[in-house]
Amino acid sequence: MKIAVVGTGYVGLVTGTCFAETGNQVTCVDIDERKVEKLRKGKLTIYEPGLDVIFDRNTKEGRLKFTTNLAEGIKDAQVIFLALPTPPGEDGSADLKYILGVANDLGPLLENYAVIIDKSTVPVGTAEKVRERVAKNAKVEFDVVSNPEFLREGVAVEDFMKPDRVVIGTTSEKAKKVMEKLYAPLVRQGNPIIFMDERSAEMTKYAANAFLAMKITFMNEIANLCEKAGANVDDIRRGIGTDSRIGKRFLFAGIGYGGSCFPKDVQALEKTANEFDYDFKILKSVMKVNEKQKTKMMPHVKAYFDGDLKGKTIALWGLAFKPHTDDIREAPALYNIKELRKAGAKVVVYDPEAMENVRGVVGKKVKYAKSPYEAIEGADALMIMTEWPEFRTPDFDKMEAALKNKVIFDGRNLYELKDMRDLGYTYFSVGRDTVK
Ligand SMILES: NC(=O)C1=CN([C@@H]2O[C@H](COP(=O)(O)OP(=O)(O)OC[C@H]3O[C@@H](n4cnc5c(N)ncnc54)[C@H](O)[C@@H]3O)[C@@H](O)[C@H]2O)C=CC1
Ligand SMILES: O=C(O)[C@H]1O[C@H](OP(=O)(O)OP(=O)(O)OC[C@H]2O[C@@H](n3ccc(=O)[nH]c3=O)[C@H](O)[C@@H]2O)[C@H](O)[C@@H](O)[C@@H]1O
Repeated sequence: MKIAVVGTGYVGLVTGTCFAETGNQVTCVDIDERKVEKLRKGKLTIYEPGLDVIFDRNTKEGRLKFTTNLAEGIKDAQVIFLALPTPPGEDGSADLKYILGVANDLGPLLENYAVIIDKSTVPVGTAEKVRERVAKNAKVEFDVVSNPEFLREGVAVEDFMKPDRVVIGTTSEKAKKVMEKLYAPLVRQGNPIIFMDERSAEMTKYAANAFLAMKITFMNEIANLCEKAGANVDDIRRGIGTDSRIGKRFLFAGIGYGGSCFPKDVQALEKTANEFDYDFKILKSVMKVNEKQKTKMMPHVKAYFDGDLKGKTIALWGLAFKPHTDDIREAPALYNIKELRKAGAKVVVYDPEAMENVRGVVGKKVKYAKSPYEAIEGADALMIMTEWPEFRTPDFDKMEAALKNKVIFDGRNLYELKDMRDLGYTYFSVGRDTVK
């Protein structure tokens, strides 16, 4: 099948590369000339495990191409994915200017029947708006389908190639057949394609993200209560996760959810509720709790140093909003850097993949270390912000030699409490210990 993907970011590049891998002819379109230039030279623009191998194969074998020209990109395409940004607008609702802008341009460029697919996360009713915009100038028949994406960064290729389910919103039989053919290689193991109307598919995406954000937030509140009540959130996670109605995943307490999607999508769903005159109270609480959770270690840090962080050096392990990605959008680490600097502390940071992105945002306000041990050399304390595997089993002898004080503020519960006590550390984690 000939496919065009408009927007070549995290979702567009993974979508394009994976569909090239399943034998399609894919052209990715992006307005960012530098991005397209780099991709054309065979260099990836994002860090995503496993993407490099299939990207290399499909560009070399000519199934995956890149352009900045929309007309060239969509020529003869049977399906056109819109994988464009939907950032929060001024009031927090999803800004559709990128999607509707491209929809305006598409009409006159269509030469044959095509299925236009909203891959971006868009509010209920967007497929209808896209249809109207395209229809204004289109001379040929077309369909607009909602096909939200559920991949996670860091495991995007695996999630895309083996999705738990594929959700497709359409009432057109013709579009349904095209979509079934396109996704057939990804649902061979019996994982379903779930068909529904466009509005339900759009809402499904927000419901999934909001539910997961709520699940994490619930555990963070349980963890906060555990600290007061003398219970251990790890035991509670195991105790409830084994109930198949609850499930084991997304129950890890920590310093809040970040990333480009949960924060903006919870907010956007709440705004959609407002539009329909519905007061979505749970979502409001989720946002409020998560905001506070991100810097929940700060009071402990301040208390440990008797309220005075001036001149203290605090090392941060982990900057990305989660492991296996270089993405720092809404990363809890950024909020902690800000708070630490406000309190007068010097900050040294280390992350295996996200250092360049942080340099772009924070610049010279922090020091960048080349290794986790360089970051803690002479530091007064260590804070852990992201659960990268390499932080899980550190060389504790090296750690002890480097740190000025044996104190760790662990926002991701990486170590066993007993081990840390045996090693003589003052060890703060989330929800596992009574905290006064
Ligand atoms: N990042 C993720 O893990 C996931 C994101 N989503 C959703 O997918 C959508 C895209 O997200 P990302 O890929 O993360 O965004 P991104 O910001 O990484 O990529 C968007 C790309 O679109 C390009 N673009 C902007 N205007 C354009 C135009 N007029 N023509 C062509 N290209 C244009 C940008 O240059 C950029 O490369 C959003 O709605 C997001 O909520 C859904 C599931 C997962
Ligand atoms: O719409 C999106 O963009 C995507 O958003 C999330 O994916 P992603 O943001 O890449 O990452 P997650 O693995 O979901 O983690 C999000 C945040 O939750 C935090 N988290 C996750 C799980 C957990 O148990 N506890 C917890 O604090 C992570 O540290 C991270 O900050 C969803 O999981 C994807 O299904 C969805 O497609």
